[in-house]
Amino acid sequence: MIKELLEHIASPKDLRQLPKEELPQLANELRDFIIGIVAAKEGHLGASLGVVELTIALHYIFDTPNDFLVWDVGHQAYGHKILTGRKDVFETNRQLGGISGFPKRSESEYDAFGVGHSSTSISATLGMAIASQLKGELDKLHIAVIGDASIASGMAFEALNHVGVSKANILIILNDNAMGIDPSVGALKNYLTNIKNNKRVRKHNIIEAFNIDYSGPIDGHDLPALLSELERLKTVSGPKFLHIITTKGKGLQKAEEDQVKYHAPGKFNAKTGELIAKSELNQQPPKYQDVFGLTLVELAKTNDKIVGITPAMPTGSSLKFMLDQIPERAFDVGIAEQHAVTLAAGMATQGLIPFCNIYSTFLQRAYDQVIHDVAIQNLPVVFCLDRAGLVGEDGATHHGVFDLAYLRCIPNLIIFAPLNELELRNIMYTAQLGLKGPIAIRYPRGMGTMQNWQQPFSTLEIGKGETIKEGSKVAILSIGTIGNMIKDVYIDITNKGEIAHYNMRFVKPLDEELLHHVFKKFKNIITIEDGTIVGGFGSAVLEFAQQHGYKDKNIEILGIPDTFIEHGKSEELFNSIGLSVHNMKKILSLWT
Ligand SMILES: Cc1ncc(C[n+]2csc(CCOP(=O)(O)OP(=O)(O)O)c2C)c(N)n1
Ligand SMILES: CC(=O)[C@@H](O)[C@H](O)COP(=O)(O)O
Ligand SMILES: [Mg+2]
Repeated sequence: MIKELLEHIASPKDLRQLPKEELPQLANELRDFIIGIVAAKEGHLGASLGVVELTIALHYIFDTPNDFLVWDVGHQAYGHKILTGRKDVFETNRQLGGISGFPKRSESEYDAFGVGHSSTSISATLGMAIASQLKGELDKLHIAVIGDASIASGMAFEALNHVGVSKANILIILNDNAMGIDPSVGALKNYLTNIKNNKRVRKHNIIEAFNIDYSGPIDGHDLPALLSELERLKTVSGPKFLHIITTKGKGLQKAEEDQVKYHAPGKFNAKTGELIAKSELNQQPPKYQDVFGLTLVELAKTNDKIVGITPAMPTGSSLKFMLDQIPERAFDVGIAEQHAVTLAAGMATQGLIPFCNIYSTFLQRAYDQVIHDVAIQNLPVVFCLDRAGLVGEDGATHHGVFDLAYLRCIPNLIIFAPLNELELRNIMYTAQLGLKGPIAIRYPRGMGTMQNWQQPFSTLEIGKGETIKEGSKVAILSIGTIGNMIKDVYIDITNKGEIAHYNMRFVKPLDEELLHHVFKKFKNIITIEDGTIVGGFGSAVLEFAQQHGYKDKNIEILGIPDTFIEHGKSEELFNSIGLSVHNMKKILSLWT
């Protein structure tokens, strides 16, 4: 697959030996290489295809790694990885033990900053540029590449506000393809569209208003144009901003035509771009995302107070169903988690019932808003935290494992984790009946366990767990979907009767009545969760035991250990940290 030019490039030094005329051929080869590997191994596609020319031009013109290059989010950095010494290991991308899907400082000196969450690049690059000034390294250039959806985030604007009064040697490149994962939204998107077409708007340039030297827009697939503009910018001192226009998915027709699907398409035919359908049984259980999205529409049709909010993840979260069917009450606010939360709070003050759907990992960015704007005022916002637990191949930046710990310490907040689709559906139903305060409902990425989930709604009692099975020697207390593992623990063991299983449902408030029952009856107790063991559900049970004077108990806390979990298939990751049937059986054999 590697052709003439690419196979000789082990680092940007080799790239810089090529005559400029050969760079378009290299771009073709690099594109084919990315397509070939992502087609077979999966991963993010469209964003990297869109910046192939930019990637080559940056490493050709600038002196990386001495000049610092920061990719925002980092899902578009596959070409960068391949040109910076990782071509031969690129087929291990996102796999257990393989390279990360995002730039990572520990992986390469060319990865100037670790990324995964969006909109950090300008702040980080400015920080490096200021450090260079202080160190007297005045020739060093600091480059941030940021997409049009990511630059709309508050954090990017906070950084621009600072850049504009600095003298930092920083180049911000806006890669404008009018897309996030879904189409970009908002007034800035409209402005950028106008700037591309309308000279009058260019005279009132928002970037120049920030006191930053603006150039563009230029065609980001035109290598000669890119090279000459970057050469010119190299000689301009102080903060500068280059606006380039690209096509997400460039070079693979199907990816250009369906940019949402080909953001991260799964396996596909490298020649035709045709997606390879996963071998599907006739009736698969639904994804939790679809249970959320379809249930919300069902509820919103009968309760006109319900509104839906997503910060830039309408497809991923399945809020797209409500956006399609009830657009006047569904809002994609762009990559703006903080705004999403406070927007929900504002709506709740007026009697609306906001379902604010945010990936667990991205809610970390809006922590203060959860406390200050929602919880202190006890506003009944319904947080639906998708991608809770281990998410698999996206790795450490994306695992939703901290939420139980970081939410549990917030007063007023109810925290619920459904065991299955039906519980997700029923807690959503319960929440919209009217709660006095906020609730966080957290559920994982991917498929559930039930085919017949669309059953009539029933109310769940807040703070009440469920006894799945009584036992005599060991009590297993589970929270969330990981509790489904326990039924596999019972397979092939002869002492089933000794092992009890309680589905606790709520991390807050805890079902104290059920816990008293457990602590009075059992000496051996196991808690299991797919969140961090530090501060999570198991910690809550330990605190309960301590507060109520339950002594001399064997309590085993199973969950995510106090370390960052890398990337790999979720099942592999769970096994690697002992969250497996095998390990459960081992522990049980010690106690039964
Ligand atoms: C804080 C945060 N919110 C949401 C996401 C999920 N996400 C990853 S890529 C992406 C879209 C980025 O769009 P853009 O910056 O325009 O880059 P493009 O994919 O178009 O190249 C989103 C929303 C994220 N990584 N970080
Ligand atoms: C780069 C990024 O943050 C997203 O593309 C993320 O990978 C989406 O995750 P899901 O595939 O779980 O929606
Ligand atoms: Mg974009």
